[in-house]
Amino acid sequence: MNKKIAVLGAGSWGTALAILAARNGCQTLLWGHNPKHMALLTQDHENKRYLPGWIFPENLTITSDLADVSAFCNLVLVSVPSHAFKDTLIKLKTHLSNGLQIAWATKGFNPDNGSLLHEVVADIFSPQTPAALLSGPSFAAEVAAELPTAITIASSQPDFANHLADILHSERFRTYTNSDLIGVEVGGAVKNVMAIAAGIADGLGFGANTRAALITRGLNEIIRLGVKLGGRQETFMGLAGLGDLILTCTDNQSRNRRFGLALGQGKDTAAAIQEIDQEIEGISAAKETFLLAKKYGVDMPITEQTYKVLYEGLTPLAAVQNLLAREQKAES
Ligand SMILES: NC(=O)C1=CN([C@@H]2O[C@H](COP(=O)(O)OP(=O)(O)OC[C@H]3O[C@@H](n4cnc5c(N)ncnc54)[C@H](OP(=O)(O)O)[C@@H]3O)[C@@H](O)[C@H]2O)C=CC1
Ligand SMILES: O=C(CO)COP(=O)(O)O
Repeated sequence: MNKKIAVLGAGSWGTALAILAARNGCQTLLWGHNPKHMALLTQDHENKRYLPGWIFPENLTITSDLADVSAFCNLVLVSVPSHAFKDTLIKLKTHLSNGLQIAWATKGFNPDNGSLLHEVVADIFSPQTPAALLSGPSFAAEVAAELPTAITIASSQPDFANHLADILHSERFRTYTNSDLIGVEVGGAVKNVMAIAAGIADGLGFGANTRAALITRGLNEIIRLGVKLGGRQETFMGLAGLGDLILTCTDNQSRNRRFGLALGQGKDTAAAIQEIDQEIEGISAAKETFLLAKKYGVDMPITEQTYKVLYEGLTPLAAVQNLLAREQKAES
């Protein structure tokens, strides 16, 4: 296979995706913004020193120079955190614009104004640029360790979605395609807010009933917002909706869930962030989702209470009590 892909973002997810693509026989370049970190990673790769479960294939190369990306290929998979998404694309554009095909695995909104990431791509490049989003229930460490995983690749350009699916698909990594880019984006961004809420409930000592209620009502909120923004209802019942919601609300590999757990157990936000020491996308997504819900008049009580815990000093217990004190209503 003479295929090439550049993965931008050398955190856990970008690294796992680069390993996956390279393992599938694709010439892969992994870019990270931190030259020191990338130099260490290069040294470890040359000396075949790997963390258990994170073995780099030989056709995976490493750089901290974005200029190397344009010399390498025009297919880029961005996996930086959402707060770095726009800036990374702006920098990329100075090196590569013509013929660019861009995919991303970032889960979140544009923190500047709550816009969806496909809108950022269209603004910086053009609405015609082939664009796709990879999302779904996929902890990086499990993908790196080749545990069976299934994800969704969403794009309004089916040829591009199929091309990307082909590069990443393997016996241990199933790729489904979906034309509902907006639904997949909203599902991936807002499930992080629900994972924080589920963590808070578990941290407070509530049980399985509470968790199941939060997941189900959380899904309802995601659907209400997602459909309002132009997503399709059925998308939210798939891998990038319910699938990822279940994963991150129930398993402690989720940083968002662990962050919520720490808050529920009485830690303050700063201490909880320090303890996790990785990206917790749900913190900014709680604010962006709350503002979008207000803007579009969508009822999102779990999001609202999570926002108030994170940004207005509401205690986790009071947030749960507020949810329980809501008036009785028909299920919808
Ligand atoms: N981990 C997972 O299992 C999954 C993650 N995702 C999504 O992938 C995205 C990335 O998360 P993940 O890899 O897990 O995060 P990590 O916390 O593992 O790593 C974050 C990475 O981003 C880098 N970074 C920070 N600031 C910038 C910047 N300004 N420009 C470029 N790179 C930067 C960090 O580098 P440094 O530390 O050197 O500053 C670090 O390498 C998130 O949107 C997340 O929701 C999606 C599915 C699964
Ligand atoms: O999105 C993820 C898995 O699909 C990772 O979730 P966390 O960011 O909560 O760890």
